[in-house]
Amino acid sequence: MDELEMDAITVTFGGLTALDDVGLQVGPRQVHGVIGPNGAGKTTLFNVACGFVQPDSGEVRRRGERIDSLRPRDLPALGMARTLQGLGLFDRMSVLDNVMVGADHHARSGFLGSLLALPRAGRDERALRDRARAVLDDLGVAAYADRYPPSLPYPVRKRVALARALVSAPDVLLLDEPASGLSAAEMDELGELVTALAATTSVLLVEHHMDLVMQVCTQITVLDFGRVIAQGVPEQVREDPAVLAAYLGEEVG
Ligand SMILES: Nc1ncnc2c1ncn2[C@@H]1O[C@H](COP(=O)(O)OP(=O)(O)OP(=O)(O)O)[C@@H](O)[C@H]1O
Repeated sequence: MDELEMDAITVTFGGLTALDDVGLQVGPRQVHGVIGPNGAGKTTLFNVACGFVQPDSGEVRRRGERIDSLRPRDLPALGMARTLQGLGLFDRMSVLDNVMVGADHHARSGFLGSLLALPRAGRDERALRDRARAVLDDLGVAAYADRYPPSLPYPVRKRVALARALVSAPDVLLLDEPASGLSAAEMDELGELVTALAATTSVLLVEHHMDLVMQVCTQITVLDFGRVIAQGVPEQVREDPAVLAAYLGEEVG
């Protein structure tokens, strides 16, 4: 059964149709890439997947169950997590605390628990702190645990944002333009990281950089003017005349 499924999704903004009858499936341990030229509807599709945008019609399903009226706050309970282009890290919290915030419900029980001075909450808090450190370590940024985000280079901040998404051990990870602002070498590292993550997690990857998408995705959906113009494995999509035409004149990063 698919981890995440979007079926016949249509989204309009005023008179503009941003998505028109778009469907895709993210199977277990698949990395499903969504690409397309500027304005194709990628961000809108991502926003539907994480509950920022409610579709006008169509269905979103998680392991076969409808989750149409999804809101971002519902993601942790559904075993889903996301990273955003803007990173959304808290400047006045340490890297470690930023990551702990990602384990939403644990973090809250820890916070409430510490107000009530419950011993169990103390243990949970310690376990969460250990887990946050372990995830930072997995991503190669544990050395920055006590630093504050504004003092860190952008690629490190991006890894911290990813750690925050991973600390809840999601089954589905939604990544919005994870390669933006990275150098070619950093992008290669990101590719290896996403491939490693796919051993345990399904990934929906919205990304402008064709190279990264071709490198890491098992399935690709190509959007143009809000419609699916191609779907398939990287080799199919790469050669598809409709895709080549859509990207003609675009700078493919
Ligand atoms: N909140 C909104 N209100 C009105 N129009 C919107 C809104 N969000 C997106 N659009 C429009 O919907 C269309 C699809 O935009 P979207 O941002 O999803 O495309 P994209 O493929 O992510 O583009 P880019 O690669 O430039 O980020 C565009 O024409 C955009 O102007």
